Amino acid sequence: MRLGTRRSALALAQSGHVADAVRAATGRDVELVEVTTLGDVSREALTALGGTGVFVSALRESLLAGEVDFAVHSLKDLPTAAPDGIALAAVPVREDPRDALVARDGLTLGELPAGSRVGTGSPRRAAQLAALGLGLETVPIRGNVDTRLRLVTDAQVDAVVLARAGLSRLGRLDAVTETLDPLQMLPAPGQGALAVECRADDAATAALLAVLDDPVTRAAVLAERALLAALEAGCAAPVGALGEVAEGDDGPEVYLRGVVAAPDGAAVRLSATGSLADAEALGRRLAADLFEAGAAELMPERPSGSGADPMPSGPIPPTTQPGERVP
Ligand SMILES: NCc1[nH]cc(CCC(=O)O)c1CC(=O)O
Repeated sequence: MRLGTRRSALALAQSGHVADAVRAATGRDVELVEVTTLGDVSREALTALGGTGVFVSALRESLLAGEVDFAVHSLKDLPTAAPDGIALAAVPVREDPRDALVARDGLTLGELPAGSRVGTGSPRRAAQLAALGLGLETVPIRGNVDTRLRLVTDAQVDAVVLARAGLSRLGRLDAVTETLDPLQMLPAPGQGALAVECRADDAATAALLAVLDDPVTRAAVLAERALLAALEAGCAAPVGALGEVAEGDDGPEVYLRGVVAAPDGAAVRLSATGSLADAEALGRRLAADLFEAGAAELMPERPSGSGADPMPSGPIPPTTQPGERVP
């Protein structure tokens, strides 16, 4: 079986992990096929093409063209719109979904003095940091995980916030100085989870990959992404969400938390509980509750129908496209 992958360190780690799992579960041979896009070749090309969404489309095109049989993505990077001709064959067991702080001198968020510079390219992380009221300054940054870690080592910033899962997959958990509690920082919808995709008409591959699927993770991320999709329709503010499955009175249920936050730190946080089978309805219900609580008003300056770019202005030009996920 041919597994299409990007050649970034994180993509190779994720694809390698899934390839091992497929070999172990099916006894089949799995060959990694590196799909190179212009975005991998140069930062200028990536910017011109419109950001990291190009990686997802390049892998999907390779799938549809029959060049590879399946592909692995970070689930949080996938647009919420369902792609034509592509099936979500498996959502494997999720890594720790939380965000992590990597700060100078081993500091935690609470120990960083007011005025400290925290690097993040994510409006969701910047807005939730502002909501904590600690007087931290956020600095827009971009680049891969190693580049971001180096900004702290080189003292360009006092800290960065990254997905714990990415650091774990790259063997860099040693750099983490604090794992952020979802009470303070809700992760991106789908963070820490992988999406394994194949062609929708390739039932044989889908059947083999189905062994990797974890129904509990799938229900949690379906709820998170339904929440995101419903909010995107009416609100350009950054969204955090975390679904967790726990035993309720009538069996397992999804406990879903959501936040919509504005750059100035104004935020609405709510939670709801529902059954695993109705995970998407739960996400939509929580989105409606968040709207009811004023989520849309957190970004009143959004020009209608423009797919406003939520990236804060800063020294590095924004490249976010409508519908592209920003961690
Ligand atoms: N947007 C980049 C991206 N996409 C997936 C991960 C990490 C792995 C994951 O969240 O599943 C990261 C890096 C980060 O947010 O720190």
